[in-house]
Amino acid sequence: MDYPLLDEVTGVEALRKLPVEELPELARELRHFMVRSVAKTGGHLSSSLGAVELAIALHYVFNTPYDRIVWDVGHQAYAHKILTGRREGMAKLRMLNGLSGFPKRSESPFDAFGTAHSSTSISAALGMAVAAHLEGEDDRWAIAVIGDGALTGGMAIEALNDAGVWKKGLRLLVIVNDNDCSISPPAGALSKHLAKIVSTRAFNSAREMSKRMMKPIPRLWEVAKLAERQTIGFLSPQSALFSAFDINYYGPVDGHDVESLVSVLKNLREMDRPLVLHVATMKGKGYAPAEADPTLYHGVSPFDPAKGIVKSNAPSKPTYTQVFSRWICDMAAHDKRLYAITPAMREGSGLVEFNRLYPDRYRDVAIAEQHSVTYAAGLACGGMKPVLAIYSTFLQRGLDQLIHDVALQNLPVMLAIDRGGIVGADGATHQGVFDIVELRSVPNMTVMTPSDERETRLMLNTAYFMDAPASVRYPRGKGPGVEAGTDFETIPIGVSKTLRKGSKVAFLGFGAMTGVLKPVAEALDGTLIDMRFVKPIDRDAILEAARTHELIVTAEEGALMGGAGDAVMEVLADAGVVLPVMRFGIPDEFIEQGTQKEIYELLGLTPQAIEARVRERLASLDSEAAEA
Ligand SMILES: Cc1ncc(C[n+]2csc(CCOP(=O)(O)OP(=O)(O)O)c2C)c(N)n1
Ligand SMILES: CC(=O)[C@@H](O)[C@H](O)COP(=O)(O)O
Ligand SMILES: [Mg+2]
Repeated sequence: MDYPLLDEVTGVEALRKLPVEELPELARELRHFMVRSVAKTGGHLSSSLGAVELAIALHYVFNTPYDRIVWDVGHQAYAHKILTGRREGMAKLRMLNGLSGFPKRSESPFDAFGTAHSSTSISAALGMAVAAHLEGEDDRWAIAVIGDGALTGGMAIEALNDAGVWKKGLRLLVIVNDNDCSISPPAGALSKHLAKIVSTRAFNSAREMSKRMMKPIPRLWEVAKLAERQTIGFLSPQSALFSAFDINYYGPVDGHDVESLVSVLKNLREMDRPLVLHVATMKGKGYAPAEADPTLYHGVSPFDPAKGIVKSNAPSKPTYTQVFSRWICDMAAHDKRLYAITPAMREGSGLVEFNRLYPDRYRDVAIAEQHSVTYAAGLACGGMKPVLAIYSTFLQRGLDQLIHDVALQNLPVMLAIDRGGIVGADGATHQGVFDIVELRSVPNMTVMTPSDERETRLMLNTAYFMDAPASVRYPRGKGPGVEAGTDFETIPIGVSKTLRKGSKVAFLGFGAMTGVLKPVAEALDGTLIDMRFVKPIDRDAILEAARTHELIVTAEEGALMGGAGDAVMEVLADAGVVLPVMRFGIPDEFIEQGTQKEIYELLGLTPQAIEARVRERLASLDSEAAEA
């Protein structure tokens, strides 16, 4: 397909020159381009498809980048990227040195705020609006575009609470992009509140308009589509939620009627106080397979757009997530007290089957990591055995809750931490590199890092049967292919496992890095220890290794500073042992996107790179010894 209008729109100035009647056709071209482009690169497709008209209308009406748009999460911002001069860059979306999958301040002046973790947009936009006000820029708007899912995050509510105290003079516009969907179907009472507003108001008006509607309660976006084209004059505040914060609410409007959106936004732009505009959209809009299954097309790998995503039935090694998924179903059958929690990541965390089998012992708490941790603590107080399945990067949100609500009270909450280590295309915002550092300093906490699928199963069993806080963290993707087993066997707490005995160098592996160290230990005839536990760390094994070797090498998939290698050095220092130690892990910098393989190569975390550096160190130790 040709893209005559899109070709013309090389930036926002060109966009603003188009007659408003041409915007629907521009949306059609943009959507077509986006599907073909993301089908080649992979990326967050269905959310971006749903926000095409919104991106066009916002850049058409507002004076961006002077007016600032903050896209919550930012996974819906591909149209925004394309319209702001980054169409070419879409060919390397989420790739090494390519365009980020999320808004990024260093990438474009149009990316007003870096995002990717949810529910930050209203706080950031409020800060920008207040700064503009204080700077005397009283014509400058800050706009937060937040999904119905992201609105469930506590930060969003905290920000609304703060925004509501502002009356005249503050140009803050919060657009609730409501597609009645998170990654999974919406969770929690808030989604019902939003759906009720749309269905009550628009359904009534639609019923008055026409008897053509066959379905008693149509889908959200259909309802809004059927409603009259709305201008601000027709809209009246009517959400108890936003009224409670004393913020003017307008809507709902059809988020795919770009001409109406333009008209509504032009009216809102004339105001000068915090406002909420409720926009009904459809996740996956315009690409039939994504409309039918927006969850499947939320984050996609490359696929053929003519066929859609084709699920492969070819047998393959399970991912670590699948090992967890199998384990939690097995354990739930074994123990009725097991209760599984996810903060809005049912699919990614491997809880779809558990949800199907044990709906009464499952909760998606929405995008509420902090609540998820304390909720688990409460369940533990009540005698349940909570298992919180959480991505390493999102656990960052719940750290105080883990310290104050779980560990301090020594409650038996189990954390199944997925996406530990480098995650790949999502980049710096999502790398799971801080959890080991965060958790190992917390008293009462046990921290386990499995080196393969079997170890994962053993550690999940062990964590579950401990009567204390415990965590098992595993990486994104597949392991080496070891059979995980179906048993409930446990391992002794704080005891490592020696995999190979050698001389001179002792390699101490944490998690999947143990597998990376294996060929190095073999090549250098070193000792290889799978440390298994970061905490309690196997002190005896470390001191014995120090006594019998000339060099200790540690490797972990986490931040070096304060990480597992540092834990080894603490043991040596506390025992007064002086011995050379080499630590391999993630340096003190944010690690950008790329495939996992590319990033590990760049970081020198491959067997070849580690072997070369260890050989070098051994040679210099030898020459130091010869000189002495
Ligand atoms: C703190 C945090 N938790 C979880 C996620 C994972 N996540 C990314 S998008 C998303 C759903 C967002 O739903 P919504 O805001 O409604 O946007 P939609 O995808 O429907 O457009 C989730 C849970 C995240 N990015 N940040
Ligand atoms: C935007 C976001 O936070 C999620 O969609 C995330 O990208 C999922 O990551 P996985 O692909 O590792 O499940
Ligand atoms: Mg949504």
